[in-house]
Amino acid sequence: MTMDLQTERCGVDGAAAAARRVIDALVRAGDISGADMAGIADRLNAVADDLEAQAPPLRDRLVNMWRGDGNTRHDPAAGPENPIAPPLAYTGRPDGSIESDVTLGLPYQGPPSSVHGGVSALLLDHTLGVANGWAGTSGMTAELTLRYHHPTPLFEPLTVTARQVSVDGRKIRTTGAIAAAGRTCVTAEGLFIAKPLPRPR
Ligand SMILES: CCCCCCCCCCCCCCCC(=O)SCCNC(=O)CCNC(=O)[C@H](O)C(C)(C)COP(=O)(O)OP(=O)(O)OC[C@H]1O[C@@H](n2cnc3c(N)ncnc32)[C@H](O)[C@@H]1OP(=O)(O)O
Repeated sequence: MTMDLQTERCGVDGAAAAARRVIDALVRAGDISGADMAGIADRLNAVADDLEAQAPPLRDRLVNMWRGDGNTRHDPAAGPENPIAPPLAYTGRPDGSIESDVTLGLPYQGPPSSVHGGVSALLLDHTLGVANGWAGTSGMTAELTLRYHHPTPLFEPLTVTARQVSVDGRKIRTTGAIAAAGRTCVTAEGLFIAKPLPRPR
């Protein structure tokens, strides 16, 4: 049996998805498009003005972000309410592994038509962290070693996987990979140290 590791949906997800679409469309259009970029900037700034005027105090928002004890909703890899997250959606498996299928577009480009290596590192760091949560022992990333075997393609389905390998006292070792069409593009080995930071309350 598998388990969907997503948390409850709420209103900001739809706006975040729209913002994600805007980012993708902007990068896609660029200055060689016929779009009225000055007018678009004015409209986007008007949206930001509206949001900033209605935002709660930062501390209240931080407390709100860290409510509950499970998966986060705001992080830059899997957070459905964060427009810079693709976002990854995980399935946890009974063998202790987790998996996410994702296709990345132009905002995540590094080499031509390929995923930026730092983006791969972000996705793997977070996925290893979620695998630790799935296994029941979490920690802070102390070391993350990546090996880039092949360019990771944009515009094609990717599978991001991770699994906790061992827990030795406070030291947690976790591995993961990104694959495209069955070919491993990036592998990761992480050392995590169990040391929870207090959540804002
Ligand atoms: C059902 C639902 C499930 C899903 C539920 C999901 C939950 C939601 C998941 C969110 C997933 C987020 C995943 C993102 C994860 C980040 O992004 S974390 C952010 C990036 N990392 C950091 O900022 C860490 C910064 N560093 C630190 O805070 C501290 O250095 C550390 C790493 C906590 C260690 O500090 P410390 O506790 O003072 O450690 P210390 O006592 O000095 O050392 C303990 C041991 O670890 C060793 N060690 C410490 N640091 C290192 C190092 N860098 N290298 C090697 N060894 C080290 C020491 O040598 C020592 O070893 P021993 O002497 O015991 O053999």
